[in-house]
Amino acid sequence: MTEQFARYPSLMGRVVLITGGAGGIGAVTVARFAQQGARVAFLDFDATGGAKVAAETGALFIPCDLRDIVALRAAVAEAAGRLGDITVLVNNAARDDRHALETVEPDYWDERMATNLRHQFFCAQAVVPMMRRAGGGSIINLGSISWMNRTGGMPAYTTAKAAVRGLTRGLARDLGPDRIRVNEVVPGWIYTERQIALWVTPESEARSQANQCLKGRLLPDDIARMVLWLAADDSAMVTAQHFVVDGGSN
Ligand SMILES: NC(=O)c1ccc[n+]([C@@H]2O[C@H](COP(=O)([O-])OP(=O)(O)OC[C@H]3O[C@@H](n4cnc5c(N)ncnc54)[C@H](O)[C@@H]3O)[C@@H](O)[C@H]2O)c1
Repeated sequence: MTEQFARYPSLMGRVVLITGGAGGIGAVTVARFAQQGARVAFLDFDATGGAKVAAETGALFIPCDLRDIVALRAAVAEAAGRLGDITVLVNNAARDDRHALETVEPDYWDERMATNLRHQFFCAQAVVPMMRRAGGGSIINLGSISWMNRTGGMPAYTTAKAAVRGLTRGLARDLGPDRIRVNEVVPGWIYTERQIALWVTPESEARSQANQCLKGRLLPDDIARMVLWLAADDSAMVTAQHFVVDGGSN
């Protein structure tokens, strides 16, 4: 796999907002946008991880629990106030906690939707007026291969992630006339710190490798590469689509 990254001149100076940028795929995506010369802000409720990523990348970190829509709106406004109108939004934050069917109560169900789905809509709603003013923009929603692969053990998460497809395609229709593009990136099993700590075993790794056409670990950079392309003008006529980055496992 090449260490080289494409250079996207259109990303230079562009204002980019990334949710969940304090760790995992989000942190790597923050770094890669910063390397393109973009002006990057990110939201996260992990203050320690966020401060570290901000120090390493020079990106603006605004602490925020995205389940709180009042706080989310204030954080998006603060990012725009400090960096300018946001024209790229990467809706990345989520949390794939496991839960047994029998144990789920309505409050937990709602909390899962708030963690994994609701903020994607409200972040989009908050940045759309800025994108309209700027004459266009790109919204990139992170989905998941899990529901496509019929993964069990987390039905609220898989439900929320499946809904990202509907959110993406519905918004693409509404926002197309404003030249705002909306696409979904669907990661396969990506070796983030959290995944390695919680779920990687010799057996699970062997299973996922057997499923992949392309062998080798999928890394956060594999997702960041796709996100960069969707943010750049190189994908100017691409909207309402989903892009699976899973080594061919589904
Ligand atoms: N890693 C994988 O294998 C994988 C597979 C499929 C889909 N995805 C998707 O990719 C995206 C990134 O996943 P990841 O593996 O990097 O996750 P991660 O858990 O490593 O990082 C997620 C980040 O989001 C933040 N976050 C979570 N809830 C938040 C909240 N309420 N408010 C603010 N910040 C919050 C966390 O603090 C963390 O920094 C997610 O949308 C996930 O569903 C990941």
